[in-house]
Amino acid sequence: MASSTPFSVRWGIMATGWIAEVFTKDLLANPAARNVHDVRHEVVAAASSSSKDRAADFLKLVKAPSSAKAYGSYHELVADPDIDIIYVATPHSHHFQNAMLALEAGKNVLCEKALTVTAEQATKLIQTARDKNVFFMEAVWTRFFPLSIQVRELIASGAIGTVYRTIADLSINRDKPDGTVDFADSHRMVNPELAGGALLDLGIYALTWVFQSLYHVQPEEEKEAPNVVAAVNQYHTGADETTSIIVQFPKHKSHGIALTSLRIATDVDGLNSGGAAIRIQGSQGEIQVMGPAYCPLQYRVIKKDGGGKIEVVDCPIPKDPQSGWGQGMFWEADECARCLRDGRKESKTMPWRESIVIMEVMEQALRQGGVAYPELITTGVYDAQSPLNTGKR
Ligand SMILES: NC(=O)C1=CN([C@@H]2O[C@H](COP(=O)(O)OP(=O)(O)OC[C@H]3O[C@@H](n4cnc5c(N)ncnc54)[C@H](OP(=O)(O)O)[C@@H]3O)[C@@H](O)[C@H]2O)C=CC1
Ligand SMILES: O=C1OC[C@@H](O)[C@H](O)[C@H]1O
Repeated sequence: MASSTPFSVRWGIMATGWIAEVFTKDLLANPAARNVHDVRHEVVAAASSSSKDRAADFLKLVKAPSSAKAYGSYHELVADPDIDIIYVATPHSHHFQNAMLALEAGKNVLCEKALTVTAEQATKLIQTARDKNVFFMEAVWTRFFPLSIQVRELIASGAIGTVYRTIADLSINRDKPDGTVDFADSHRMVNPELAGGALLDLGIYALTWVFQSLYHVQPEEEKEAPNVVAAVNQYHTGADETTSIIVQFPKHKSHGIALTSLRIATDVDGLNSGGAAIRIQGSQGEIQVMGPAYCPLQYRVIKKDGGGKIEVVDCPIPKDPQSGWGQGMFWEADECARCLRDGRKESKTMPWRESIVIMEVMEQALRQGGVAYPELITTGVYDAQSPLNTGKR
């Protein structure tokens, strides 16, 4: 008989920035509000590389229980025996060293996207998770939305025939009249020292839709790494500001077009007047997903012989009725909890191999565009004492 007590997971939060706050508040949202009753989440600790006070302020801000511990270093966090899983919420530049720190300490890890800066780093993290027999996943939250699940199921069921092409865009307009973009050169969005650039931050979601529709849905033995052609415009910092990628899956005769920019927006007026952010085109129909690509709330199905009928499906994000909070990051957290409960080290929805292949595509695209990141953040050599782990900048 199934247990009625939800499986509980104790989270430790590494870093105290924007997404750490959003994700942690989602962890603390009542699972019943999203009709989840089999798992629950506890926030038991947070660490800041800046100071213990900052970690304590963060825990207050997110309204974590008063028992949650504040740490002034990532090293202390990963050594805490009362934590089941670490959420890595540092800039992408830091993910390899930070996730490795946690994995080496024997912790399960959920690591923010982009998983790493290079495919080699991603491969090494996954090998370490395997060796340590712990759970590891890239936090591509969008994949766990009920909307994404429905779209993948529709494709797999053949509802739009054979999918031959997906066009996906995630672009934001930060263009300024003086020719710059509206991020300081030191900001992680454009700073090469923090692995800045449109592709690793935003374009990864466009690729996520390309991969969900053209790769993930294929039987395991049919999955193939694509050929990659990219065009990249570099910002004056050296990071990419506009990147367009065509991936070709030769066996399936399919193409994916992934677009990203910091200069022009997918949704020009914020009202979806420009149409769908994602178009999944099959021989018998098309699925259109309304953006933004990271957090879509509606999709449309148009059949070739549908007589002009458009099926519109809304998939809103449920809010916790008490706090009014809910951003949709809780679904990926629920996946982690279920994997831990069931002893699974890898998520079927965000498999290890797929994270590596997507990193390979992004690395090839950036190489074609001449984007190069510093050795400190591209090295595949783990160093527990790296400034990326100690915060000594
Ligand atoms: N899934 C999603 O929707 C989103 C995902 N992200 C991903 O999350 C990651 C973090 O992004 P975001 O929260 O916006 O970033 P922030 O700059 O807001 O926060 C990053 C945190 O990392 C820590 N950190 C450690 N070293 C550095 C450093 N040298 N420079 C800056 N921060 C450092 C800091 O915490 P401390 O000082 O406490 O250690 C800082 O607060 C990125 O990889 C990004 O791609 C971001 C936004 C949305
Ligand atoms: O993952 C993300 O999704 C939302 C964007 O605003 C953010 O820059 C990016 O990191």
